Amino acid sequence: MNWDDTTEETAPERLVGSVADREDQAVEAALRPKDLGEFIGQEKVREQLDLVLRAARARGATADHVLLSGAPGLGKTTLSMIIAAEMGAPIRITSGPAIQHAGDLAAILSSLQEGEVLFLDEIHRMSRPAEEMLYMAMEDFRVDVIVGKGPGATAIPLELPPFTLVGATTRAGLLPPPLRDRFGFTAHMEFYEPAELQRVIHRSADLLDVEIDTDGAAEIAGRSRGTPRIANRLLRRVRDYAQVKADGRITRAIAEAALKVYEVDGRGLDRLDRGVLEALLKLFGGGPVGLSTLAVAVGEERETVEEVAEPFLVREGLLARTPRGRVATPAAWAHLGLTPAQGSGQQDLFGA
Ligand SMILES: Nc1ncnc2c1ncn2[C@@H]1O[C@H](COP(=O)(O)OP(=O)(O)OP(=O)(O)O)[C@@H](O)[C@H]1O
Repeated sequence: MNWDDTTEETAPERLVGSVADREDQAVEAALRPKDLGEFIGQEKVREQLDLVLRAARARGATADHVLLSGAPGLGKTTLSMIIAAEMGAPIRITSGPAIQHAGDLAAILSSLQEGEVLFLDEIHRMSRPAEEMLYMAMEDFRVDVIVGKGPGATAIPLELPPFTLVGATTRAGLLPPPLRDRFGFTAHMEFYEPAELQRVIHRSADLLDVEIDTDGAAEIAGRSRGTPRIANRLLRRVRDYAQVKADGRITRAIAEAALKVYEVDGRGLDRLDRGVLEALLKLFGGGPVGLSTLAVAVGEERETVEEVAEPFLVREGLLARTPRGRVATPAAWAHLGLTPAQGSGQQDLFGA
């Protein structure tokens, strides 16, 4: 699975969108694991990070800079907070788009305390001058503040206390190599397995005081697109349904009925995803068809189909992007319960 294909930017009202909406932001603080022991899944990352942090603690040193890459909602912010907590250090949170001028970064860096963790989300979206300032800050704990303009400009060196930068990005490939190389530890976060999401759901249900059985949690986990943020969001919607329509307890039947109302199917596809697949199968015999034609057929913008619907369909093995256009896979026909028409070209493509 190549997560770098996932350029999913999601409208907040989309129940299966991976970007945080307002309600997520309000409840996520309560659901965040507080230490590495509570953090579910990502075994390799956890094991490696545990070593890095323990070693730094044993030396009485500030932890090395850490780069976390992976799709939205997989736990990068959570991990940065855990790093600070495990180091007994305060944390400052900011993001690449918020730092447009080198001066913005200088102001933040010069106010850090010794050992503080600076979490820089979307680090790939920082401005170039700020990025260059960061190189020196990361390596030498020093920045040059430029005073004045033109030939009279002078660089005033400013010493910084040692700090740990935790950079997060959805696109590690977009980071310039000099920046990437300055991180002592780089971790790539994978999508979660359903069994791991099931544990996330049970943990969140406990914290939210919701009763849920194993099958109910499994049903929600299977529809959460490998993403804890989506699992927590679906859990909240299913809880609403369970409260209004039943006795508040979440079972498989309740989860199924609730997610039917919200039009999230057994595999986590929503109305938009299914609309794209249905058009591809029913109108174009499974393709190949050009992106623009497909977008017109579903009545959506080209970008919406390409950036919002397709990444997950590709990741799920339901749709392929080929040089000749978009093509449905045999799994797409099976998922929608349809059969490819004889001579549709699908048999040639997949040998069906
Ligand atoms: N491993 C995990 N175990 C339990 N809960 C998790 C885990 N990872 C993430 N979560 C939950 O998922 C939610 C989203 O996590 P988080 O905000 O850390 O994601 P993110 O990768 O930083 O997303 P973004 O890139 O959009 O900022 C949080 O509420 C958190 O509690």
